[in-house]
Amino acid sequence: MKQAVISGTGLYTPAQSISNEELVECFNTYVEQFNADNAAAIADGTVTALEPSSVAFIEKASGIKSRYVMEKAGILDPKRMVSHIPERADDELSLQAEICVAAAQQAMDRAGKTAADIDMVLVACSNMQRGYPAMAVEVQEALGINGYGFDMNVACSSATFGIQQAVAAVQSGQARAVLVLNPEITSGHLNWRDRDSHFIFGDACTAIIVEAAETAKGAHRWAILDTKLKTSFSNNIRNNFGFLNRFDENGVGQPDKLFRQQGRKVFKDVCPMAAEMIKDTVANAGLEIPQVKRFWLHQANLNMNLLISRMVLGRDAEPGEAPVILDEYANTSSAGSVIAFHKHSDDMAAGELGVICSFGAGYSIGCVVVKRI
Ligand SMILES: CC(=O)SCCNC(=O)CCNC(=O)[C@H](O)C(C)(C)COP(=O)(O)OP(=O)(O)OC[C@H]1O[C@@H](n2cnc3c(N)ncnc32)[C@H](O)[C@@H]1OP(=O)(O)O
Repeated sequence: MKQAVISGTGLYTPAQSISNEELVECFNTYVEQFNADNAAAIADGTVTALEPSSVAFIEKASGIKSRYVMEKAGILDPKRMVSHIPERADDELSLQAEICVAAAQQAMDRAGKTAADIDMVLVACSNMQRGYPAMAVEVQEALGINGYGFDMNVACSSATFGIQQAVAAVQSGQARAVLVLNPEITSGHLNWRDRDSHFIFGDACTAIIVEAAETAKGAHRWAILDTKLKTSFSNNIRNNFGFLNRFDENGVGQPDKLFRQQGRKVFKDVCPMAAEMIKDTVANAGLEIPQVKRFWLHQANLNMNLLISRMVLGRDAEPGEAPVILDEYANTSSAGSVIAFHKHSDDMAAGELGVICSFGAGYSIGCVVVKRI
């Protein structure tokens, strides 16, 4: 069987960022206004007063200090609290395809590839901009790639599941090289008026080139030693947005059409599942945990990552052993573990081992064991 390798990664980071301070100031202005507007109903008990958010809580509970977004002015307007980005005409490149192209170009440069070398484009992320045509086919056209493309969604695990599909396509000879893209415009599904979650997400797009070892060149090559995927149904992270929403007018615009979660339950369920998956995948690859130099974990919450590292290693991770990017980027869904890999892997030497691990809604968990070439 052909050896599949990651030969390049790319990252698109939006130009605009929101600090916790800016976010909380807007949220608390909204809360004050809501409570003032509803003072009588709050006094007679028919409406519940909203509570303010806090910078200290956000940083302590999540480790997040800021997040990048496609457009911040709309989010920080207490009367609007959602980005304002005008729709584009059908003959213009769509927003999600645009950020795919930016990340893809960097990954292709790093891998020394042109459009003519790629046979398959996979857009794998939590939220697609539209139903069809597939985002991947639009990106394929924009980059001038022959072959085929399709979209897939496994929420926060979309990138690792996408890597596995790319490995299968390369190993079976379906594609010489695959471009996997994770355009996460999470600011679109986040309820910026929900105190429990308004701080969680940020926007970014990652790109990964997977190809056969014999064609891979360049300075960023990683042999993919093993992959392991797992799903187990849970309602604890859920979003009911979809094309059937219009069947019931009562549900349109309700908060369940945006991201919502039972954060405590997610924390408790997912940490042991992710730790077991990492241990199983490393064992399947014929390796032992002490041989693994680095863990590029999904970036949802700092406390989750500290606990997962401890469960895997049997001790606290050393600085740099499980790199953190969520302080700056927040949770970028499927892009998070790939951003950590992209930014914190070039210093590793040939032969050194690492694990990319994602976890999220579904529940879904994906592990990829890699060795620097
Ligand atoms: C895997 C994925 O990518 S899914 C998306 C992300 N999911 C996750 O990160 C899941 C993991 N869960 C978590 O990390 C945590 O549950 C968090 C960060 C979401 C929340 O942290 P928790 O410590 O669990 O907060 P919890 O919701 O229990 O609230 C604790 C207290 O803070 C208060 N609180 C909640 N939000 C805020 C806020 N924004 N500001 C101030 N206080 C707040 C609550 O009211 C509660 O007060 P109480 O103790 O008086 O009742």
